[in-house]
Amino acid sequence: MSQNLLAHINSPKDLRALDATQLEQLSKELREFIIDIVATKEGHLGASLGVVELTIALHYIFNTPEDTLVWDVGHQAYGHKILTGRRDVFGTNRLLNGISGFPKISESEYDNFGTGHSSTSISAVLGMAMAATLKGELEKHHIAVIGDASIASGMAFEGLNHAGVTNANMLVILNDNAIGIDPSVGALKEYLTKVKTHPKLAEHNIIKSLNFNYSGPIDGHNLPLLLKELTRLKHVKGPKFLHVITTKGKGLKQAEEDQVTYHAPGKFDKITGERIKKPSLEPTPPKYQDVFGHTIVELAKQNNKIVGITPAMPTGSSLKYMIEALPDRAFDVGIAEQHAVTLAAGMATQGMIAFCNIYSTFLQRAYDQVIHDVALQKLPVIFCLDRAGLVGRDGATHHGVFDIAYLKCIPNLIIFAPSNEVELRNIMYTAQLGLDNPIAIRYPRGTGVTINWKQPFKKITIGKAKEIKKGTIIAVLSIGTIAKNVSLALENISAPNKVSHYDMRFVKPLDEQLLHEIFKNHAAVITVEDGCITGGFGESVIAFANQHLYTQRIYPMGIPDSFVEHGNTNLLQEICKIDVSSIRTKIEELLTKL
Ligand SMILES: Cc1ncc(C[n+]2csc(CCOP(=O)(O)OP(=O)(O)O)c2C)c(N)n1
Ligand SMILES: CC(=O)[C@@H](O)[C@H](O)COP(=O)(O)O
Ligand SMILES: [Mg+2]
Repeated sequence: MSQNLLAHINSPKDLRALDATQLEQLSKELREFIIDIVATKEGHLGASLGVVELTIALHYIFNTPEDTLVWDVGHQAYGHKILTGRRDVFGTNRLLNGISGFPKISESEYDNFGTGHSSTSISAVLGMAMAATLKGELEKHHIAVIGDASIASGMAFEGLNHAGVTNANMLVILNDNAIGIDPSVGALKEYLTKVKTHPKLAEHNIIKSLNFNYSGPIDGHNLPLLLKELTRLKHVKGPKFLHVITTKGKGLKQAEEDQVTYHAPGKFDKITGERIKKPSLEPTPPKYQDVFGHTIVELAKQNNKIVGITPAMPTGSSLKYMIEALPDRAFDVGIAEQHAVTLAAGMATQGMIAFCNIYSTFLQRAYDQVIHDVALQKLPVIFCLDRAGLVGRDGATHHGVFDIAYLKCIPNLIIFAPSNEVELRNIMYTAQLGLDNPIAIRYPRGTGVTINWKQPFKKITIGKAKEIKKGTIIAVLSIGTIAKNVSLALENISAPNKVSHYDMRFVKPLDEQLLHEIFKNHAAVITVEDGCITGGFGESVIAFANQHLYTQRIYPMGIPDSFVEHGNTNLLQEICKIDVSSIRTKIEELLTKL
């Protein structure tokens, strides 16, 4: 198909110059364009395909960017980016120095609010609408587009609850495709399903009770209907709510049929839709998430007190294996990190052994629950923090680089970072044997290093680090899987006998006995972590040295005090100077001085 219309749209002004009858054709072109690029460059697919018509209709009817538009999560905003002046750079999406995979204020005037973590759009748009009222900008419209999984989150409810007692000129559009990354869960989802078949139910609903002017449900792929309804709503003052039904992955057969996989399918054939899997002749190490997923099933089959909890990430965390094997003891609670943590705490009070698996970046949202509901009461919840460290192309919103810093100040909490798959298994095994304290186990996105990872369980002594290599002058202390970079750096070092390497394992409690030995026997110490330096593991080592009056220089290597952008993880490690070569250079530099 020729790209006649899309090729001439450099901003929504060009879009608004089209005749409404041309928009159907434009939606075909936009869908094809998204598929073309994502097929080779990868990224989130299904969500953007599902909102093609809605995206066009919104920019056609409203006067963006003066009318503000916020995409919740933002993974569905590819069409928005393409129509708002980023068509020609869309091939750089999520690549280093390219455009972000999420809306970002600094990237475009059309990205009125940065997103990435879900359920923020209603509060943000309410803030914009209230500010407009205060500034006397009474004609401005403010729109939030939020998915059915994201609206079930506490933060979204908080925004709706507040908005309902204001006269804010805002429109919340519920993009209901009945799925998040995995199928949506919960009572609200059941209600939304019923409304589709029994629209009469919508006459009295929770949204109306919250004082919103509710309309819908309407077919979100029907452009004329969307245009008509948005035009009508433009003239309704106060908080409005439009319920739109769409199909995730619309327009690509496989993406419609396998919506979970095609949320972010990796490379695929743009014509057939088939995913392109990398051929692998050699056995490869597993993903850390799968080590977690299979190990919890193994342990839970032996220990009936074990339960598993995930806030909306059963596939991403691989808790899905437990949900399949032991459905009564594994729970997807929806996008509800705060609830997930306190639910785990409640279970722990009753003697259950709760594994609460949350991506490191999303646990930020449940910080108070970790402190107030878990640590303060010393409840032995087992937090498994997946996607710790740099996550790559999702970028600044998703890097799990703050967890060590934000967790290590919490009393009672044990913090462990496995250096490989076997360590992850063994700490999970150790934790379920029964701990007196809560524990956070952090591990990264992607694959590990051990092909034969399914080894018999061994108990880990809490607070005990491991010597990997003994040397005489410099000690390198690593925490977590970044140990691999240190080991590789040490492979070609000029004076291997002079450098020790320790896998410290525990950020808290630190192995103080070993630290004393290290400081007594080395002239300098390097710490390496894939978390932020500020407040990180290295600072704990510096504090230890100060406290015990050791005077050696300590060189912390980690994520500098700035937000790290998106890009391939190896490149980001280079930028943050925690890659193999930077570590080797640092060691060599010190060797020449000492
Ligand atoms: C706070 C938070 N938790 C989890 C996620 C991971 N996540 C990203 S998209 C998504 C599902 C969103 O579903 P929905 O709102 O229905 O939008 P759709 O993908 O269907 O368009 C989840 C769980 C997130 N981005 N933010
Ligand atoms: C948009 C979002 O938050 C998720 O889709 C996230 O990108 C998933 O990350 P993983 O690919 O690491 O599971
Ligand atoms: Mg959805």
